[in-house]
Amino acid sequence: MILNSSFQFFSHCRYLNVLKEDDSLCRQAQTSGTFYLFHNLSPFLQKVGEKYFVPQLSAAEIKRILEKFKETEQWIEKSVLIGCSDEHIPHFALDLGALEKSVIESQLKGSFTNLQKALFVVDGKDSPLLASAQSLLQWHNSHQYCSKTGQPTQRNTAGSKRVCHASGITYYPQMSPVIITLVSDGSRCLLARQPSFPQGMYSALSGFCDMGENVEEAVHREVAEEVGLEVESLWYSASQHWPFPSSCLMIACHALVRAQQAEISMNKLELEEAHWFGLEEIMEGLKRQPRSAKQNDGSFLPWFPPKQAIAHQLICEWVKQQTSQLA
Ligand SMILES: NC(=O)c1ccc[n+]([C@@H]2O[C@H](COP(=O)([O-])OP(=O)(O)OC[C@H]3O[C@@H](n4cnc5c(N)ncnc54)[C@H](O)[C@@H]3O)[C@@H](O)[C@H]2O)c1
Ligand SMILES: [Mg+2]
Repeated sequence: MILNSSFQFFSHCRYLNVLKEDDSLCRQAQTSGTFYLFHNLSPFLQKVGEKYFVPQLSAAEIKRILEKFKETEQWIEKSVLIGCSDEHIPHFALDLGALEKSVIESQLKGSFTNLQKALFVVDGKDSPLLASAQSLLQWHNSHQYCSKTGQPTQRNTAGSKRVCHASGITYYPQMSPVIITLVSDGSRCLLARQPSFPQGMYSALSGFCDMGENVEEAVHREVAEEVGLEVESLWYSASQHWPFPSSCLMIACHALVRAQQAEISMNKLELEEAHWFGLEEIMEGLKRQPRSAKQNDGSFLPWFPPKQAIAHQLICEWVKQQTSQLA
């Protein structure tokens, strides 16, 4: 069983790699693949009852939509490869942003939904795929020209790179490494608010890695910069691709500071509030939704990022660790 699933995984990875390298094979794969649709970077969703689905369309369905607009199937070449099924059915993402949105929506009975909303309403297994598809489409949008020669760049069929034939430079999709750290003093954890956060929401500290910095250095620097604390020790938890503002690789860590030196000195340029929270407050906050956090006087009780965000995972891990210490 294990052998079989690892074999499937190897062959899945190899197949995707071949499609990235072989333009003609990838063009052929587009005819049998499935397509996730976007419109100006907003994914297409269908709502059935209270649930949202991300439909996968066939090449034939895409052609039917294009015919409505008297467009040719050449449009399919604008799609980017985003993955494949265990049965080697390739998945592509295609942005039809230049075509009238309402016509596509009424034809396919659904709607193009802002990614920020979409990620939180679709099934958990679909959100990483939507996020990476949108990031790749966005990268192509903003890398149409060579930054050295100013000449247009040409993409390969899979959309895994762009080349400037004048300079010979190959551009690959970029991600920015970002650390996200849940700081603890042993019995409390530190959460903060940026002015741009929704009202009442607190999250772990985060920050872009500087050029040349490693993860440990970035954690030490960000914690010092944002709340004026010295990290004693830190350990890696997990990572996540995050499409906001564009293609971040969130590297999530836990950090410990000395309980005797836990006085927060908040950087007001970056943060609006930063507090230590006890276990009970955290457990209460985890039960709240943005709506239930609102009080009669209009103020908000603290609530935390939803489970799709890696900040949520860090907070849950901290709770587990604290409760196991108490047991
Ligand atoms: N998934 C999660 O759970 C989660 C939680 C918190 C934050 N985040 C993400 O982490 C990202 C970074 O966190 P932050 O805002 O605290 O970072 P930050 O503390 O480094 O501050 C952001 C500032 O850094 C500068 N900056 C440096 N390099 C940058 C780059 N490559 N791209 C954009 N700005 C750059 C800009 O001036 C920007 O305003 C946010 O965009 C947010 O979406 C995700
Ligand atoms: Mg920050």
